[in-house]
Amino acid sequence: MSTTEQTAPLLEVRGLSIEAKGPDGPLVLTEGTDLTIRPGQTLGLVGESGSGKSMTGLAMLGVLPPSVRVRAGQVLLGGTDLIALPEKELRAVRGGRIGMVFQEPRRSLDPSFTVGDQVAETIRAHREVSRKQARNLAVELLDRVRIPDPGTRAGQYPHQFSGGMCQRVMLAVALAGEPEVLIADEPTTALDVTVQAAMLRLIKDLQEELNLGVLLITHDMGVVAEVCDDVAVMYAGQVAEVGPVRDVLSAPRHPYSAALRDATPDECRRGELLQAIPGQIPPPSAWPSGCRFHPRCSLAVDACREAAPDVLQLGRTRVRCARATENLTENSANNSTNNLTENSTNDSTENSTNNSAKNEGAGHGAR
Ligand SMILES: Nc1ncnc2c1ncn2[C@@H]1O[C@H](COP(=O)(O)OP(=O)(O)OP(=O)(O)O)[C@@H](O)[C@H]1O
Repeated sequence: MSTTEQTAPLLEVRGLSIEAKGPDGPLVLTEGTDLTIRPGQTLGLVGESGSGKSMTGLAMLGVLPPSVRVRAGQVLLGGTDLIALPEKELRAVRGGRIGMVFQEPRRSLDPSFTVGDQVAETIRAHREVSRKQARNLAVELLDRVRIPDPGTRAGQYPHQFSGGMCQRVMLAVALAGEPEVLIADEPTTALDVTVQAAMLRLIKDLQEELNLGVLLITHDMGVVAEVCDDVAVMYAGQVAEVGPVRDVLSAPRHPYSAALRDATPDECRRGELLQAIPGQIPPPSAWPSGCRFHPRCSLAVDACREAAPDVLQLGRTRVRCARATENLTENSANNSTNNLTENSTNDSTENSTNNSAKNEGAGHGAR
């Protein structure tokens, strides 16, 4: 259950826009992203490939590719804007207050050092401990990420580990600096289906044990449903909808959130046909005018084609859709992109917050 109202934010992304060098000038990759990560909470950042999820995560860590840069916005960690921080100080934050796990663990591990040395080295980079203490702590961490026989395994090399075990080692490296926040970008995508669930469970357990704030980047709404408290749904460089997972999945306000949900296998809807989302996500060079989702949305009306929708605050959810107050029905599993009820009674009092939500520079990813 989301307890987002009770805890102060650990990390806030405010109005983050990212651009790449293009042949005809800067190309905007993401625009106006607002996210909030709280202690003991997992925020999922979900969307199709190319929606801008990874760029957002990399920008938060200050590790964007050379041709890409932050155009505007802030990434606030305990009041410090990481975007404005000199590289030397940012390096201490990376692997220190913020741990990271990426999709390809083998690429992140050095094949020529034992896994114990690699975890111990990260510990020593961020904590005042002796070599021996670091080595003992490394074994403890390998145990914490449930690597069997950690004392022996610490002396082995990455090639002696399976993909799932390598990802556990990466998690140990990520935890070595005693982070407050963990950013995990598709941490299970490269793993066999059988080990994915165990990895997700481990991240969830560690998050609870250590009271970590977690940003989990994934294209899989099933993963979001499994482990996240809140979710930000990203489409074509913008957050389309953000709010508690339970609310977004049971009553999505944005047709794209509904479409993603209905394209995802779900135990509760066994036997129902999955709905593929028609069309494709446009590249940043071809974003349409108006709502970026309108060419794929069967609910689109002229207003959606003509003007970019405002961000509306509806209950605990923020949504970028002109028709959001026309509630999506809860049982729209196979009809999400063409099934809105006209019942807006629940939202009538909340609509008055529309303008303030839109103008509120500091978005709250989860309430
Ligand atoms: N180095 C780069 N230079 C320019 N554009 C890039 C670069 N890397 C990625 N992009 C573009 O930025 C957009 C967002 O990419 P990003 O990788 O953040 O998407 P994503 O949602 O994480 O997708 P995926 O799950 O496939 O990684 C895409 O259109 C992508 O083509």
